[in-house]
Amino acid sequence: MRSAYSAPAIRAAEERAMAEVGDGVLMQRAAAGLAVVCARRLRERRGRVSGARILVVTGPGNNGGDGLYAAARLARRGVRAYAWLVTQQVHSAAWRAFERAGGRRLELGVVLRELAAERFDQVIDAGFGIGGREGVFGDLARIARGARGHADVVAVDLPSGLGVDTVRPRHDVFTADATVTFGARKPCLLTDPGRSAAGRVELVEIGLELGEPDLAQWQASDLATHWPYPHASSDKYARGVVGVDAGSARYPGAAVLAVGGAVHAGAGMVRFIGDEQAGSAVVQRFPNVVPSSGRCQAYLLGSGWGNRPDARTTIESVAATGLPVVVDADGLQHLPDRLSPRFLLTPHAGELARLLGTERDQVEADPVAAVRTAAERTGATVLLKGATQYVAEAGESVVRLAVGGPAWTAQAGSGDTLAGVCAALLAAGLRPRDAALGGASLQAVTATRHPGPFPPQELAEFFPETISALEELLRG
Ligand SMILES: NC(=O)C1=CN([C@@H]2O[C@H](COP(=O)(O)OP(=O)(O)OC[C@H]3O[C@@H](n4cnc5c(N)ncnc54)[C@H](OP(=O)(O)O)[C@@H]3O)[C@@H](O)[C@H]2O)[C@@H](O)CC1
Ligand SMILES: [K+]
Repeated sequence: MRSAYSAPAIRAAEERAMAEVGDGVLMQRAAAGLAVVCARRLRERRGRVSGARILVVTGPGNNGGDGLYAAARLARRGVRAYAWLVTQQVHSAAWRAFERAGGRRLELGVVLRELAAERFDQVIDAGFGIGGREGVFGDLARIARGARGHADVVAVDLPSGLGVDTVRPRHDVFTADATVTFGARKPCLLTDPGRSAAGRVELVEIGLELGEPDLAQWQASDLATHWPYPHASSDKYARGVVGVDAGSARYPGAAVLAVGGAVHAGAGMVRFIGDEQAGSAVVQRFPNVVPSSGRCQAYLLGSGWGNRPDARTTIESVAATGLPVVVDADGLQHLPDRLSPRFLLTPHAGELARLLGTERDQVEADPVAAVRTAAERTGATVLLKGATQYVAEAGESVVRLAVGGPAWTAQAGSGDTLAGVCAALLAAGLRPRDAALGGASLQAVTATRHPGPFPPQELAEFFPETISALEELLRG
């Protein structure tokens, strides 16, 4: 699990640490860690550190200070270090250390020419960190563009221009090959699109003591730990029986995709209890599916329903069984007011906006708040699907993220498959939160292992292979 903390939490932890160890110590720890990563990357790229040329894009605050102190350390190892100042202001002690180590200041024209000629081995983006405002503009934006693809770009704490806690940059940002972040990961580094701007994220410990994170992201190892692998003695009920009411005469494909998700995720048995026409399509594709109702351990409702007059009563009658249930897509518009925590809702941004009575833009601008609010209001667990997949539970402030996957998995039909996987996991006994994270992470890990694009039904066919690889990972 990887945790991320918001700017106020980090500021507070920094203040506590500074009161203990004194001013300046944290910055030296940060700069030392940054220099180690920069040196390692230089060595990997050019065989040695000495003789490399680096540029520190230096902002007016402590982020600039980190970059200058790190460059001074590198200069003492034979690196030729240059700085360009974003404003006339600079961290004065760090600047003195930089100059003493042989660092030199360059003007904009020289910097742009040398970037274009690929004369810098590395550009350290020490413009702005957690004190930054969103976006890079003017000369800084020209340098950010000039550096992209022309040098190894290492961002200090976070790429300049990203909002620490906001996930959707509305302006240009620095694009880094790697980000060296201090004390704790920041929310923008775990969520898209910031995640893509940050490149490989390396965490340098500087001795901050932090409490509960704001975000916690599953890694493949968490998926491996939580997956309900079948045992030799598992019968169909131990592996879980899923009742699927998905699809309609108009959208039979949704039923096939949802059932496919459950089947390939290893459900013990799938009962199809939905529309008759959709059911024929399902049985044709999956003869192992039982087309009648009976004992189930979890349900999936809503994917591909379209407009269905009995939507509300269907959801209510399933709710009355007291069993866990995934409600997806069209079912989300017909929810009872208050749901039990056994409900798992799987909206995309547009569906979540409708659920909250707001606009899609607003959900996309602050998905963490949106998913948290939806869980609180409904009482259910909510999985917000998209490039980054968020899971919130009622009464729990930490929002969890699934393993990050490649962008191509965001395609029509992948939500139906995902809902099927989640239902299979509920039936196997996982709590809704882990079923949501497990389903979304399985799709992401599978897509990373089998670079597509594939249509969702083909990706699902690789699930069993991913699951056995996870089991092996667990055995070590
Ligand atoms: N605190 C600690 O213990 C430690 C902190 N550490 C490091 O410090 C970083 C935080 O430092 P920081 O607070 O000085 O803020 P920083 O990100 O350097 O920028 C602030 C300055 O930039 C300005 N500014 C912002 N955006 C702008 C824009 N778009 N265009 C122009 N100006 C803009 C802003 O101006 P203002 O918004 O106030 O007008 C302000 O003057 C943190 O990320 C980590 O790297 C580590 O050393 C570990 C110990
Ligand atoms: K930065």
